[in-house]
Amino acid sequence: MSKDVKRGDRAKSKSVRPLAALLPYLARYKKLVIGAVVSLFLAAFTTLALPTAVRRVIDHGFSDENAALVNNYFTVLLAIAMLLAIASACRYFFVITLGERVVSDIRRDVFENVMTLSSTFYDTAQSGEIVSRLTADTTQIKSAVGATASVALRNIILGVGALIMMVITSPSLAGIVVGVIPLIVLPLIAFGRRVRAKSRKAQDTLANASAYASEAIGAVRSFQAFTNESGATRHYSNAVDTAFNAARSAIGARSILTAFAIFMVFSSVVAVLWIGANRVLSGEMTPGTLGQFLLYAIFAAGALGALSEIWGEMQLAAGAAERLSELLVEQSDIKSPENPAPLPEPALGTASFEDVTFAYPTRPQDMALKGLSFNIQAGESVAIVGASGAGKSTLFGLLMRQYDPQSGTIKIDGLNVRDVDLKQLRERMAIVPQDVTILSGTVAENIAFGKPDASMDEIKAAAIAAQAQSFIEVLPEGYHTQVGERGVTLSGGQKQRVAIARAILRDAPILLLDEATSALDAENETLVQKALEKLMEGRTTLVIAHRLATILKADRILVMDNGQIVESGNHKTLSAKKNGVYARLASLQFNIGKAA
Ligand SMILES: Nc1ncnc2c1ncn2[C@@H]1O[C@H](COP(=O)(O)OP(=O)(O)OP(=O)(O)O)[C@@H](O)[C@H]1O
Repeated sequence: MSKDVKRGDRAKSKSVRPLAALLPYLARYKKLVIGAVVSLFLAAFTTLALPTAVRRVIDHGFSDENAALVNNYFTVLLAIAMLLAIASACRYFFVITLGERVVSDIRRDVFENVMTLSSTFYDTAQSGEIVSRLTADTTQIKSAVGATASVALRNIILGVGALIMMVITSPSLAGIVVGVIPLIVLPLIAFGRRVRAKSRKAQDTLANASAYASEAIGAVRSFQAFTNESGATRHYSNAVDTAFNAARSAIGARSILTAFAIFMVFSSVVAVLWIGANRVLSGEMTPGTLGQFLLYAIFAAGALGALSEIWGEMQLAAGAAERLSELLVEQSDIKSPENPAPLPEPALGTASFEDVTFAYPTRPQDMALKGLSFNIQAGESVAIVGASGAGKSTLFGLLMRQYDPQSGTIKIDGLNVRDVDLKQLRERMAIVPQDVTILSGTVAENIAFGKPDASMDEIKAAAIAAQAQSFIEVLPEGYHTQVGERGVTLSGGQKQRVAIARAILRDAPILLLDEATSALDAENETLVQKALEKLMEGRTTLVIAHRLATILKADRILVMDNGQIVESGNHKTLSAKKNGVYARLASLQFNIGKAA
């Protein structure tokens, strides 16, 4: 995995080579590219034709004997202007459309890929950084592919064309100009590098500020609850100030660069004019030729100036392309095998761990599971209990293959989870997690999360079974009520019931319940418990339980401590064990003394 993505660094690019990553995207839209290039050339050539026409007007147009020709010259000038206008409009259309097209494709591809990345990636990646790449970096590319590349190409054509025309018009004057070019270009390149370094710093600091903003806005209620709004504002304004200072420094450097470029270019033009004027006075050159040469010199100088600016933009875009490429090539460490083994149909609903040892990639020294072994029979309901941090949720994560263990084997329906198709494997399970994920959208959409093609009737049936119908019905628009970002308009218990309905609708052979009823009041809990019991019928259920009622109903209890299964049995046998982990846990946590 790329360290840059993980650490959230913004890779520093010095060359424009990463822009090559855009070529496959451009290749998809050959017609647009051809349209853009043709109109670019047309616009450049018509621009180059203008000075020739101007010379003819100056040298011949103002004399009486050629009065008839004057009209012709001006007509030609007008025609050239019209051609230039049409070519420029086409260039704009093709080039900008191409930029938009390419960027939407890149956005989609990057998003598609990051959605497949594993928990290992997300343990360290900053979501704000990824979103910033999807927005800011793609925008940078859009301007590169759209405006910048076309301006660059136009100026290269124009610059080279103007230089050639200068040589044709007056080889000796052109010689002087060509000799002066390195004097202008070399300092510009050197200084341009510094400007770019500063611009890059400005962009990086802005990305940091944005990442913080997205995190803080997402957690605004917590900030308010802890009356820490001013702390957040201070943090953000510091980040913005840093970004501003970096930007100001870049702007300052760029202003000096611009002044230098303009002065050098114009003083060279003045020098050419000076020498040229002397030649006209001595009769070596016609005024029209000088005028034509001068126009070409201005074109060439303008093209050179534009290119020096554009180079910086291209490098920024190259940095953006590099960062996006990292996300595009990033591979999940959890993948389906090339030839997945077929899972038995119909599903059996068995699960087993064989001597599984696992440490989270971010904490390789810290074993979350140590030589874990157990067998779950089809249709069995197993409660997993243990102190906080014992490794219960980790066990669920491994079953769903969010991570792979360092050693040992995990099997579902008798097959190693590494040997089967990841999607099929996960389809065998439905989870009600500790942190319910509700997305902005309607209640119905949230229930159908694990089965997007579910009909309204199915959604309602699932909601009824999860005891969610009663609260959904009284929402302003029932099932079509928007729940807000992360379900902010729902209570904890309501979110939990939506999550249960979601699991019911998924109708998977193995149910994973992670304290599924912890946020419910006693009355609703009893109701939901009933719903869950019904759901559990004929299914294999693993339930991380913190409540006695759940534990009592389980066929078996696995007691976890410090990443290991230390006891296994039923409530009666386990609570009778003197100094047993369960007995101690139960007496503390469930008030077993009174309940049993
Ligand atoms: N993504 C992660 N990266 C690194 N360590 C983790 C990660 N998730 C959990 N851990 C660590 O792994 C250990 C087991 O955590 P786990 O979430 O499985 O505990 P648990 O038994 O489910 O606890 P609880 O009852 O509090 O939910 C803990 O020490 C925890 O800090």
